[in-house]
Amino acid sequence: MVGGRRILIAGAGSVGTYAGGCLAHAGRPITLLGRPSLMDRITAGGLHVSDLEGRHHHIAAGPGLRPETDPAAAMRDAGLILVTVKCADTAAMGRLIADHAPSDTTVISLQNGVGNAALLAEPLGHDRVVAGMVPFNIVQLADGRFHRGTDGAVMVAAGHAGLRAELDVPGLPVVESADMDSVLWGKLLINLNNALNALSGLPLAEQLGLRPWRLLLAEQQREALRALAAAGIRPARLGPLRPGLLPHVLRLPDPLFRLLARRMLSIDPLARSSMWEDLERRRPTEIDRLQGAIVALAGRHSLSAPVNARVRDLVRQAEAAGTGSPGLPPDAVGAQGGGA
Ligand SMILES: NC(=O)C1=CN([C@@H]2O[C@H](COP(=O)(O)OP(=O)(O)OC[C@H]3O[C@@H](n4cnc5c(N)ncnc54)[C@H](OP(=O)(O)O)[C@@H]3O)[C@@H](O)[C@H]2O)C=CC1
Ligand SMILES: CC(C)(CO)C(=O)C(=O)O
Repeated sequence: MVGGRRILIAGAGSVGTYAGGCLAHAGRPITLLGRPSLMDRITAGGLHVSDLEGRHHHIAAGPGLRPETDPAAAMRDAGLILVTVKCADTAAMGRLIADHAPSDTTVISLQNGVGNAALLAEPLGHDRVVAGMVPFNIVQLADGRFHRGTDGAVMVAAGHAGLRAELDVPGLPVVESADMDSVLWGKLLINLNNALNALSGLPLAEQLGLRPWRLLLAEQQREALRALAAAGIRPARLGPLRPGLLPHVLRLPDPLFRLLARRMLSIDPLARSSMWEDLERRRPTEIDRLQGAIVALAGRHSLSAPVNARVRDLVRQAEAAGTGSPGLPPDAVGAQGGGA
């Protein structure tokens, strides 16, 4: 489907660089469009990708992996574009693609939050844009590696011939879904933990192992499920549990939860949420597209979502302070929300 043209990673950060590395290792011709600091590093020393299953590959820069910082140069020979910028940059990336990429290039959003595909479709048209979802976590480690710390398969909208096969490579399993809206809402329920993880400053496995944090997540999910039901939205089941059961399992005592969690999901001790990474790098977070979306949806249906609103406000404060993760204890997060 790419017709011999290249796959462009539009916004090479954690997810994009990992995906680009796996695809390049499997022989797909990849262009990375990213910031000069990372692109220079990859040009000089190549790219390391690793995962919790023990894969570790080094891919040298060259014709198979071309780092670029100029959108026009990066996009002119793209046959397929994976958009991996944060939500705040989606609209701007859509305009760059409209200006510089061939007009028949398919564009896939691999971002969290609902509404990115629609934003990209504004300048590009609905026919060219495909919704996608990345279930796993990528962290950039101190040694420069892009490391996948949890498992799961990337999901892309069904009905685009050859797309799944083009992207499905070792380290980056890809499956199709006929209902990406439900998938993205299901993912958003899980992403309500991103902010808690960012506020805690703890690794994901450690934070989720502590019941006071899980109670806050359960309460946010309960508010979200109520708002989704009022709006007639059915979030997809993305793991062994259907969405309605998630808050109940999160409320289990630590020993029981840890036992169940060990059977249901693997989380590398190094994994952290992308929002933690944003706070640490003093970048804007996606809070308004996650907790903010739930508060807005609840409001449209005359419901309240006080714990989501409180978490949103704490993350906004942390963004404004610009001092990284505030390392809050869970009772400081639950204090005014009444969630835990
Ligand atoms: N990280 C993770 O584990 C996961 C992330 N996701 C989702 O995937 C999406 C991407 O997340 P993530 O990879 O963490 O984000 P990152 O911020 O790590 O990566 C995006 C990169 O794109 C760069 N960028 C933005 N605009 C441009 C531009 N015009 N030209 C070149 N580079 C640009 C950003 O630079 P700068 O920062 O300087 O603007 C940044 O380096 C998000 O929606 C996130 O929620 C989903 C699952 C897991
Ligand atoms: C950690 C994970 C995979 C789920 O919360 C994620 O989507 C993120 O960090 O943005």
